[in-house]
Amino acid sequence: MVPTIVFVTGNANKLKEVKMLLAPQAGKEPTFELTNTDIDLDELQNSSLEEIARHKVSQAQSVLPKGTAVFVEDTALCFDAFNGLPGAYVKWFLKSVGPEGLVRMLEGFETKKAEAVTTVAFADFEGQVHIFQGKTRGKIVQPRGSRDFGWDCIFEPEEGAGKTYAEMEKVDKNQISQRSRAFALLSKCLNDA
Ligand SMILES: O=c1nc[nH]c2c1ncn2[C@H]1C[C@H](O)[C@@H](COP(=O)(O)OP(=O)(O)OP(=O)(O)O)O1
Ligand SMILES: [Mg+2]
Repeated sequence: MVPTIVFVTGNANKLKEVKMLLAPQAGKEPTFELTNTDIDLDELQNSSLEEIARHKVSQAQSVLPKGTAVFVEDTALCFDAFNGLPGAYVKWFLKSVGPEGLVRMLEGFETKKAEAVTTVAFADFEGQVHIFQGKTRGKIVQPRGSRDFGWDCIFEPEEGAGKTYAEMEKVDKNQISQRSRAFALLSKCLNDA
């Protein structure tokens, strides 16, 4: 029997991507089983991305049985023109003004450059916490592509051949996304263990 690792998230799109990113390579046996639970975790304000992820995972640890291996992630969208904001608060901006509102917020600013950042906090079977971060640079553009995942329709990555994340196939997003880079580091940690 392989051990179970829990991903605590309420976001179905994240879960779908992470399942792809952590799937065993062709021909390889899985070394762990991934399960998901949606526990509502507080997200600190006025803290670094690492502190937010650490706090999320420590809450998950306090709710789950002792010795459970668990990870969370927090994803930020950072505008160069705003010195990193909205960052981890992008979720609330999306809720209040939608992707169009985020685009309009940058109207008076020359640079539309932005960075997407995923920070993973993984608590291992001994309860020790490991932090992994992945970043992808791009720019904020008028919405293009499907609307099903957050700010995907307004983020055009530098390495995306001019497409927004929302216009790309998942496998192509997964080649260059901030999430794929963060989870590649988690995979490495799990495989080295
Ligand atoms: O690759 C992405 N492409 C587009 N949008 C994205 C992506 N990744 C996260 N997002 C959105 C979801 C949420 O509006 C905010 C992050 O907030 P964040 O707290 O990390 O996500 P969440 O609350 O939906 O899920 P969770 O339960 O894991 O905290 O940016
Ligand atoms: Mg959240």
